[in-house]
Amino acid sequence: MKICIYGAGAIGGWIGVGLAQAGQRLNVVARGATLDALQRDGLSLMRGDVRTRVPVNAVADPEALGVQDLVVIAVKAPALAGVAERIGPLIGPDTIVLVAMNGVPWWFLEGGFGGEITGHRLAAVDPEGAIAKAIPSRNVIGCVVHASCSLDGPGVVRHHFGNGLIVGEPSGQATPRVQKLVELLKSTGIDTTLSPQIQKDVWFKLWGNMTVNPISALTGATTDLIMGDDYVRGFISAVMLEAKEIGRRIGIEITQSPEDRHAVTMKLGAFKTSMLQDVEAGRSVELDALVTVVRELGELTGVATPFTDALLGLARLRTRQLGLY
Ligand SMILES: NC(=O)C1=CN([C@@H]2O[C@H](COP(=O)(O)OP(=O)(O)OC[C@H]3O[C@@H](n4cnc5c(N)ncnc54)[C@H](OP(=O)(O)O)[C@@H]3O)[C@@H](O)[C@H]2O)C=CC1
Ligand SMILES: CC(C)(CO)C(=O)C(=O)O
Repeated sequence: MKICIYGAGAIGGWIGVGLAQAGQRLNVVARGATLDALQRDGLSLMRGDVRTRVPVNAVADPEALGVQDLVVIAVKAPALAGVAERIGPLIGPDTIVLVAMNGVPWWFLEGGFGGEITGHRLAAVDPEGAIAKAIPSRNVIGCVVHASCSLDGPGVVRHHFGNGLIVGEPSGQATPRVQKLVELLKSTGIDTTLSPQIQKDVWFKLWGNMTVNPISALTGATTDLIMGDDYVRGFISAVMLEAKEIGRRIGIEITQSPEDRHAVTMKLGAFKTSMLQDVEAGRSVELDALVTVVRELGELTGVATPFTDALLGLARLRTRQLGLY
């Protein structure tokens, strides 16, 4: 199989090492220090002090690889437009593009999903439609990542906790290709589940991080402190209830209450969200994929979102001030 990781950071590297260990030859599109490190040292995964190192064929230019059977995209959302500009040579009619990213993706309303707004292009995540054009939705298989990884350095991934992937066709169908993909991912040792409607899993994960992440970026606080403040926790619940109603209107029933979900987030303890880590490292934030898009879906479905708007306004002001949005 021809497999390419586009975005060999924490998550792309974690999946990539698994695939290589399962016997797959791995292509990687990378740049800068990551490209240099991968060409020199291969790709490494650290679990505690144990290092697993695999060789990879790392290139700067997708043209050098040609059409792949599987492309795993695992970049931060603000980098996706740049990937879309260059990914063309990797994608043929039968290429599977597995999108291992947080937030609402550009293909969210594809595959007949979304009720009355099915097929609508989400301007918050694909303003000009360039991503959908470059990565046709028929090639896409959606993915939710339930794992925590970071980078010790370029090409060196550290796995912290969690070992799960949920994957599914935007249409929800258990096609032969998605079943084959599940088997491939299982062969890497990652607990992989086939979802009957991956958009529901995407939304459910988002329900947890669309609030805590921007609030952590605003305040610099860890999740325990955020959840420990009654007023902040109440505000988070109010935003979540707006998202819950939007979900209901596009066919996603969330049976949990915000408090049920807070109990899960509290278990993380003094955790720095990925957005707080991005702010501290001076990286662009995934605000549009996590929050702006929810506001857009609110408008499209006729749900008023005053609390989401307040969150978005404050978070974008702060991150603009920092030059990260
Ligand atoms: N890390 C985690 O624990 C989790 C992350 N996620 C989600 O997974 C996604 C990926 O996150 P994560 O792996 O943490 O991000 P990282 O920043 O660790 O990795 C992204 C990688 O993509 C590379 N990249 C970006 N743009 C390009 C480009 N144009 N060409 C080549 N390489 C490129 C970056 O390279 P460079 O350094 O050169 O910019 C970097 O190596 C995000 O949506 C995140 O929210 C979800 C669950 C958990
Ligand atoms: C905070 C957490 C773990 C869940 O809300 C998360 O998804 C993130 O850090 O991006």
